[in-house]
Amino acid sequence: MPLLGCIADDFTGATDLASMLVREGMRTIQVIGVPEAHAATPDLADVDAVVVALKSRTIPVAEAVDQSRRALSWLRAAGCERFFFKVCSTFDSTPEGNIGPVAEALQEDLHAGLSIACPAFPENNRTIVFGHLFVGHRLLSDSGMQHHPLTPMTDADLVRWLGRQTRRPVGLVPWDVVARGPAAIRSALDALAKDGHGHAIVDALDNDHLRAIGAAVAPDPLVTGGSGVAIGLPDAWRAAGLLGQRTDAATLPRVEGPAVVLSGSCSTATRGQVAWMTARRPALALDPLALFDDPDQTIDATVAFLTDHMADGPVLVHATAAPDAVRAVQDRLGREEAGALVERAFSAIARAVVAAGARRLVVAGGETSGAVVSGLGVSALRIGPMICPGVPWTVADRAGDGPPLALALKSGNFGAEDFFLGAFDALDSMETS
Ligand SMILES: Nc1ncnc2c1ncn2[C@@H]1O[C@H](COP(=O)(O)OP(=O)(O)OP(=O)(O)O)[C@@H](O)[C@H]1O
Ligand SMILES: O=C(O)[C@@H](O)C(=O)CO
Repeated sequence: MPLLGCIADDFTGATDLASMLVREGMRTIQVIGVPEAHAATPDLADVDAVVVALKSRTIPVAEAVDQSRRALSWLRAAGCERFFFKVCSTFDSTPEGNIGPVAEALQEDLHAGLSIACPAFPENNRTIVFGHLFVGHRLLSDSGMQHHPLTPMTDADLVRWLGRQTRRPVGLVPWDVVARGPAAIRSALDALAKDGHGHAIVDALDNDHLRAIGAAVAPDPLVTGGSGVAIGLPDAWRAAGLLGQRTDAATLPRVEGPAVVLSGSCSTATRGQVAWMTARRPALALDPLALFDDPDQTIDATVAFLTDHMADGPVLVHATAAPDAVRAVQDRLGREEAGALVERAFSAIARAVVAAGARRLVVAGGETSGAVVSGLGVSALRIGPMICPGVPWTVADRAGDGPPLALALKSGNFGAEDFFLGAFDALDSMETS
């Protein structure tokens, strides 16, 4: 019976969290969307954690709340006793939501008091100091995230930003309290709750801080955060007798065959990775305006390009563009329609290249991954070893009995410059089952 039920607001975030839990010795499965009542229920007998991957980060608030509540009730019915709402380590959201409204709905359903919100992920250079989120040495709002196509992050003060999304006040546990350890953190949280706060941003600069936070909040029903804050929870639950011994991460079956990279992320790290791969391998830029003018022809030409090259090594198709180019497209089509148009195209392209024999896919971008994984009819992902912090290889369970399909879903800002080709090298050298 699983102890931990997780609700992730996008698909790359879900694999990121699942990968961290596996690294901390929890047997973890990821399901795509809330399983329907009539669908085959995944076997949870030997599982410690279940991650439900939603695509709820940028949908209307009411829909995000509704989907998250349905995920929660499915996880509760599956026996979970602790819950984790996985949000982006760059806190991707708008002044309306969806982090605050979803966190408050989950609190309400769980009859939970104050819960923490901590997107810190020091292994990926996200730290929080006095409530301000840094990406590397830059404030979030000066890190490139202020140009995000869907959720421009223009304020690094998370207490203020989350406060705009919530009904109940947001407090802060600063790093000097966190550094004093779990008891100090717990008493700071209790004091904030007593003062009527519903949420607390918790500072963290390194993994020791995250482990102390994990120990402090292990009894709480709900934690909201990035995958970083999850690393402290499993050991704390083991110490409390709630969780069994560590289990080694499952290996994946060997997957061979044509390799394709699809990138719909315009984040700074992805832009560098696309430029790096374009200099080395066949690559095609997808033009959203051409897609708008003639979607069928543009998609057919893109699929033909991929299938012509994919037998000879990894090949790239991307819509990745600089902020000015993205803005020009959005001015013409509208922000949401531009995003949805590109996502629909990647979904169709992925279906076509897999039908044509592609077996190994790297997808960059959370929304893009959501579109691709849904388009491919994937119901669950088996989590394998990490390629880099936050990005594991996975093998997809799909309707029907096709050959295995390996997927790596890369968050926009994760990974070094050579990530795309490095991912396939990592897959080739991986121990297999
Ligand atoms: N050239 C473009 N013009 C306008 N919109 C684009 C363009 N290229 C991609 N998009 C859209 O931008 C959005 C990028 O979001 P996505 O979540 O895929 O990437 P990301 O935010 O970098 O990744 P993550 O959420 O993992 O950090 C998608 O909706 C995508 O369709
Ligand atoms: O936390 C992160 O940065 C990622 O897992 C993610 O959610 C990107 O979409």
